[in-house]
Amino acid sequence: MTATDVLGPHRIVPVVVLDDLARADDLGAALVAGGLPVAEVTFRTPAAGAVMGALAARGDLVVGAGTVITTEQVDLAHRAGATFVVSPGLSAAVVRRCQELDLAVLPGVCTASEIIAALDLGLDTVKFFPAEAYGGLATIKALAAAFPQVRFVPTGGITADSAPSYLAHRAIAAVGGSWMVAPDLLAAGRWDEVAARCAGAVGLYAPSASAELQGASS
Ligand SMILES: O=C(O)C(=O)C[C@H](O)[C@H](O)COP(=O)(O)O
Repeated sequence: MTATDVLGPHRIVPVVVLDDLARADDLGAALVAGGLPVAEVTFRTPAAGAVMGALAARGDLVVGAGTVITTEQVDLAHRAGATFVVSPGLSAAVVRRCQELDLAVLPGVCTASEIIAALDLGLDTVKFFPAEAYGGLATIKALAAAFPQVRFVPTGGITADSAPSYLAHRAIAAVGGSWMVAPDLLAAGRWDEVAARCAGAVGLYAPSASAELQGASS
């Protein structure tokens, strides 16, 4: 399974940091309402595995695990029902375990050497992280010239304002970002705002779908 197979038409990946399992279902409902039923749940909180499980159990979301740095986390994500795994860096052990379990995997890269290592592992889609800090689209363009067979999912510092220029480039499969699931929105239970920001995000690559969503919610 490749990352683009798993993501399907969705070209923005909400990156979630949630420490409160009780909020997972409301978050899932808001992502669905906003037309962006995708969540990369980062292993940055003790509740991450349970949050992944709760979101996956809904059955209407594509759920992935983020900040995965060990094979144990891959196994936990798999048991929780995640279908893709994202890592800030490239660990051959993590990639191979994902391949054994048929989980899509997006290892983080930011150099040509790391891209070559990803290609050696049989991958053609990688996360570019941390995107803005490592030169953003200009760096991806330079890397894509040398690796036309590779597609990138830049993440880190991307906003609703900067996402469109990334998404317009042929080498970009999708972008990751947290602006539609900002921790303060989740903590305050501002689910309408999460849904609205998701609909706005969808509008950055599928304007007609976003217009339908906005119409339905008004
Ligand atoms: O830890 C990981 O594996 C990550 O994926 C980190 C994410 O890239 C950032 O959390 C994105 O967050 P923003 O920069 O707020 O959009």
